[in-house]
Amino acid sequence: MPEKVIETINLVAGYGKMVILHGIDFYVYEKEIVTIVGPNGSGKSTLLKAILGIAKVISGKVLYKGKDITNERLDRISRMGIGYVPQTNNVFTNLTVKENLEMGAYIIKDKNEVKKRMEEVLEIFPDLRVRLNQLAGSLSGGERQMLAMARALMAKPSVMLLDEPTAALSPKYVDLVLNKIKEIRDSGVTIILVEQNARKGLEIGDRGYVLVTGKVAYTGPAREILEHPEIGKLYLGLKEA
Ligand SMILES: Nc1ncnc2c1ncn2[C@@H]1O[C@H](COP(=O)(O)OP(=O)(O)OP(=O)(O)O)[C@@H](O)[C@H]1O
Repeated sequence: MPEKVIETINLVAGYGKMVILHGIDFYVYEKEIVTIVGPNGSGKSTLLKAILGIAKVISGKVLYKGKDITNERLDRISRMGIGYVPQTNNVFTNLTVKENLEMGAYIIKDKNEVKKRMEEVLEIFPDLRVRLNQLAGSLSGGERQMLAMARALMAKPSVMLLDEPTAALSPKYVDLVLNKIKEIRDSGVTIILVEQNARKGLEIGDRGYVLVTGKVAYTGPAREILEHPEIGKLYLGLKEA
């Protein structure tokens, strides 16, 4: 059996006293892309945040490679190899592209190692190379999203959690970003993807979870969710293909 990189067991989580997730069982196998979809406010981002120790886990467990990381601090979680690309404020706009990438590698102490890593990451994101000295704030929305993913990759994560990476992007960039996510997975990184564009998100996913009001309404192979006669219509705004 492949290894479960992240697993949540009967996860109840929220903010303060407000419960948002009501008993989520979730897992991702090594090198899978798992896509989390569902209506607005269903708790998709909160699931990522609960895994990362940003939202509060009230009961249940979060495991990373079998180790209990429930309510662990975010900085410890990133050092363990869990990367996160938040939906907004995911780059430092007043720093250059290069500086952003260097910041992403803050856990790597050896400067030569950082340089080597930057070369590897720029191979996946060649378009960033010509912009290394440009301020991140001057990038287009799509370029900024690429930088946010590249920055997260700098720390050599074994799993990456991406929160709606295609939100507010033009159609051209939506496909580009999703293709990059596939490429990142093919380079050996496990992916948990929260995506508001259910069809496109599921098309690149191996398995999917449909969250509805903080519960798993459906889970299975991504293709099965796409082709399901009811689920797509009920919860995802999908019409028949
Ligand atoms: N920091 C917070 N404090 C209190 N409530 C929050 C916080 N963040 C989110 N919520 C609430 O938690 C619920 C779930 O939000 P969440 O962002 O997880 O949903 P989502 O499925 O990712 O939705 P969307 O697709 O709209 O981003 C919402 O009702 C939201 O208002």
